[in-house]
Amino acid sequence: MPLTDLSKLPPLPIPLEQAKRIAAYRAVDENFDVKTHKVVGVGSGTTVVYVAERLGEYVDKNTNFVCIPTGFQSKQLIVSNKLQLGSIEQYPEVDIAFDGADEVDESLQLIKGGGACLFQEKLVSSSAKKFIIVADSRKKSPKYLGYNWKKGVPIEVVPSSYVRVLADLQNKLQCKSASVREGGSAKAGPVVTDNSNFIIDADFGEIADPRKLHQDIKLLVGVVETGLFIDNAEKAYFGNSDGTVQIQQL
Ligand SMILES: O=C[C@H](O)[C@H](O)[C@H](O)COP(=O)(O)O
Repeated sequence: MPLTDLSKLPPLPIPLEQAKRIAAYRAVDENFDVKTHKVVGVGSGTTVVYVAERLGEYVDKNTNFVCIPTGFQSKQLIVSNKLQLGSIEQYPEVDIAFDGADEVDESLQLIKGGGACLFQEKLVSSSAKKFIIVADSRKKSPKYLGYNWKKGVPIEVVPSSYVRVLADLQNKLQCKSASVREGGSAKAGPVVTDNSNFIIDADFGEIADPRKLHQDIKLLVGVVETGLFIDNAEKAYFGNSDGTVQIQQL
């Protein structure tokens, strides 16, 4: 079946969703090579929903690419779009990966993990030859990370270490504030990740040197991974609700 013509997409009721969809569809069409890309990473979040949807349009009897999930939701997206599901253990070398982001700076450094997925996302994206970001235009930072995304850097930690990590973030790394993410009305107590860990959100204000901050956090005992994705993405697609897309690349 031919791909849906981008100029003939049925309108979505919410403008923000249109922005996400056009970014995702353009990113797939312009970067995914169905002939050579056999292992494709599929990230997590609300924007990547449209990546999986578009990848699903590429499936026919002649295609044989496998999709690697970055968590439970991602796995569901792969299955529901009738894509072939694989695992990073089976396919440790990924040809291309697509994912959303919470903020993207001018050097394509990222904050991710706003939806509590970050460890598997980093495992897959850093195993990929090409890593493409899909987002709506609110995610583009005018300069530093932390300018738009005010909730803090998501950090995945081993549950038993959370008190120690909270203290270290404040005493050793002088973060402004840090707290364990709570499930709110959806769950009493902390959010538990797909890897059975906790998420700490640590506010460092605007981050001038995300690489150094990532390294410093990573050294704290109990930290599994940070939501700072450094030198990982090569291109970002930012969609607007009017159907335009801004592309940022190094
Ligand atoms: O934890 C969630 C992931 O890092 C998402 O990719 C990120 O939060 C962006 O999600 P969305 O596309 O929903 O804005």
